[in-house]
Amino acid sequence: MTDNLVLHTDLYQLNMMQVYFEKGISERNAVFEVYFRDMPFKNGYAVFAGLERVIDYLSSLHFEADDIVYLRELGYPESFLSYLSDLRFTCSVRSAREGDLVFANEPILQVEGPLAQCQLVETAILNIVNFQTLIATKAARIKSVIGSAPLMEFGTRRAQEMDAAIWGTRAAVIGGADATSNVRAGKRFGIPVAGTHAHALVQAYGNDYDAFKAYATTHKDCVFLVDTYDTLKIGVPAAIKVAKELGDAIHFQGVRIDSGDMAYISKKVREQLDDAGFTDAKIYASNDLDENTILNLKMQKAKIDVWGVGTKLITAYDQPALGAVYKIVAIETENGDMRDTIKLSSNAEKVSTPGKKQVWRIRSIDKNKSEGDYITFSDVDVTRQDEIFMFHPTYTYINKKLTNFMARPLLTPIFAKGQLVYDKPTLPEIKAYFKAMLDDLWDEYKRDLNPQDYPVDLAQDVWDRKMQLIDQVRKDVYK
Ligand SMILES: Nc1ncnc2c1ncn2[C@@H]1O[C@H](COP(=O)(O)OP(=O)(O)OP(=O)(O)O)[C@@H](O)[C@H]1O
Ligand SMILES: O=P(O)(O)OC[C@H]1O[C@H](OP(=O)(O)OP(=O)(O)O)[C@H](O)[C@@H]1O
Ligand SMILES: O=C(O)c1cccnc1
Repeated sequence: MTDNLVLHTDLYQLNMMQVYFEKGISERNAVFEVYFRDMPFKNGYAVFAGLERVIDYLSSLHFEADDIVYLRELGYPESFLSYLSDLRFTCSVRSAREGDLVFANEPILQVEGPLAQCQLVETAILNIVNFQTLIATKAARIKSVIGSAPLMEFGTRRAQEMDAAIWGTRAAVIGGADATSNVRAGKRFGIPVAGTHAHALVQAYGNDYDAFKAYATTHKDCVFLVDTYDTLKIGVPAAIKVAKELGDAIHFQGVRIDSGDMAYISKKVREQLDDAGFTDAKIYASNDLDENTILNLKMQKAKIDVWGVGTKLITAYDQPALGAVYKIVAIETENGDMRDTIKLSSNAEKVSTPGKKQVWRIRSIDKNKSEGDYITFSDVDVTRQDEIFMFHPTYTYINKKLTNFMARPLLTPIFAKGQLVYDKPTLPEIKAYFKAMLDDLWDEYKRDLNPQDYPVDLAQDVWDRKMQLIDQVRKDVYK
């Protein structure tokens, strides 16, 4: 039996596809857009991730014979099953690039093509983008307090199963992790792998000295975990003894602490290492760390050089879901024209913005910083405009005219009618790209706590169309 990702969808997508197929509208052109409504972790920006897996998924989208057998068991009719057997992905996709900064209430990925296909892929696209964007953003928050010191990703054992560990690790690297303990992620994505050892090694030998000595006589690079019994009285002295005994035979990189008051202990450990002449030895720390504990430890002047972060990064502990949605924004009518669609809600924030759109990152030429994002219809080219008027979509009196600016389209072509047209960047390129994007952002949007809201504004005609459709739908629906 194959485990084909095409069935990684919700049953209701197949049921809607069947409706479209039987009523003869499955091939009508439609446009769907992905966006999220609230900034994750109340951060000032989110880091887009997941595109690589979305590309893998869409590139191989097809139904295998045993998928069809299963769907037959579920009761779908033969004509629909035969349509599914022949289905090949023919949509166009435009998307933010991995490492792009993205913000609430703007399209970050767009699928255009036959209605039924657009419907089929909703679940997997959201599944991928929601998780990976969340983890990349969490990693960016953690890295922002760590600064240039190394961040090691240690989370696999606590991740929500294997897929989350592997792709979460990759997302964490996009957002700022420098290395991972997950060997499979290292092989698959070329991420640097690194690690120390666990308490089990010390417990197996029954004492720190014998364990460290055993490790040192089998490995060149050594970081000893010193807190199994007593960090300051036993662990660190044993590490120093072994390092002295083995001398140049090993590269004594340092020690790891994993419990207790890490501010106090790290300072004492630093003194012990320095007094023994190991001023280059690094102090690694781990134990339920996140951006808050790390910031706090730094404020206490903890002497920590390398940060190992597991659970709270890989599980996005304080906010387990991004909440991105996938909404239809336009559909072809009987006579071949495109009709913009809207979804109303008693909750103003949940009213969708109609029409196929583009997001323009507006950068001031004078200040060399991003001024905000400006959402237009997709056929508008803002690079040809000399002046734009940006206003807050709810508080419209907050507005500004911009003249001396550069505009960059956020959504870039990935698939054109089913053909991949995008050169996938390497992971180091994505990481570097994210750093460059972050440099363009004012510090006010970058702080971890209570950042300013980055402007995401609608062009006047997009805003007008939204208002007009709200009125029109109200009239049509409640008539
Ligand atoms: N000086 C500090 N300031 C703020 N938080 C700290 C400090 N030292 C440690 N922590 C954090 O406090 C939390 C609890 O640490 P605690 O001392 O309970 O761990 P532990 O019980 O020694 O270790 P474990 O439960 O893993 O065996 C951890 O998240 C740790 O990172
Ligand atoms: O704390 P995290 O951020 O998740 O980092 C990963 C943890 O994994 C290991 O612990 P282990 O599984 O051996 O359990 P422990 O809590 O008893 O150390 C390691 O010692 C870290 O504490
Ligand atoms: O190498 C390490 O120190 C490590 C690896 C996984 C989890 N915790 C620590």
